[in-house]
Amino acid sequence: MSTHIGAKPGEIAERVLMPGDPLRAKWIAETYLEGAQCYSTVRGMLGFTGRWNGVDVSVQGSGMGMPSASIYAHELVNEYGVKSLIRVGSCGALTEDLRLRDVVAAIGSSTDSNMNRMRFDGLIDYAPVADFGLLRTSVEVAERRGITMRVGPILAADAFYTDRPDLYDTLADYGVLAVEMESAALYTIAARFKARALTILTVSDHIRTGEKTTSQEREQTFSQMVEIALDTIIA
Ligand SMILES: O=P(O)(O)O[C@H]1O[C@H](CO)[C@@H](O)[C@H]1O
Ligand SMILES: O=c1cc[nH]c(=O)[nH]1
Repeated sequence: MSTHIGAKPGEIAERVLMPGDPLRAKWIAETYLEGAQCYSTVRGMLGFTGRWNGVDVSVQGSGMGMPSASIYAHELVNEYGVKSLIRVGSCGALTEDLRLRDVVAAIGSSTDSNMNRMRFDGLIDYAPVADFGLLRTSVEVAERRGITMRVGPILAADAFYTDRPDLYDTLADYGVLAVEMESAALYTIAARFKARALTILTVSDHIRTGEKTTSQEREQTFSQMVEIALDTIIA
């Protein structure tokens, strides 16, 4: 066991899907993975291992925000030998052209988090980016499955409820597609510890139109991003 994950050595696969919501992890495991077994219930942050097309894959909830996701990414890579991580999350669309339920792959992740400023002594504005191989594969998988997936930059924000919506307007002017709360930390930790990471998101809220999905839909219906992520992680 690590501090925050209750798995025994060998119970977590080298390939992990990482939703923020632990109940999305349960839904993914029960819906897609053959022979799924729950390996951790610590703090209710559920983790499962099963098989997708005969290949071992785990699904681990990461919680909301970069401090929480950092703990799970760090322990998965450093204590369980995880090599590939694909976050499967929800996001708010910042640009007009996105629609509710569109799928977005994050090529890079700007952030308002202070975590990397501390890491680099405030001297470098580090650019957290996706693993190119995973990103390329995900694009090929989406095309093969006939799913339209937007690829572009996103924002990883510390706050879900912002006092600075004007910054969203500015970021949209710079082509930033969507906002979520974990990817900059995930990409940074993967780079630091030589793992591969990618974030694939589904638009659950539209910042421009105010449209939103329900919590049940966020938990159990974002199947296109999950299918792209599963095919990508075993490729
Ligand atoms: O749906 P998940 O994966 O949790 O992702 C998004 O949803 C949460 C906020 O509602 C944040 O964690 C954000 O990044
Ligand atoms: O971080 C997030 C996730 C979903 N929707 C948002 O508006 N923000």
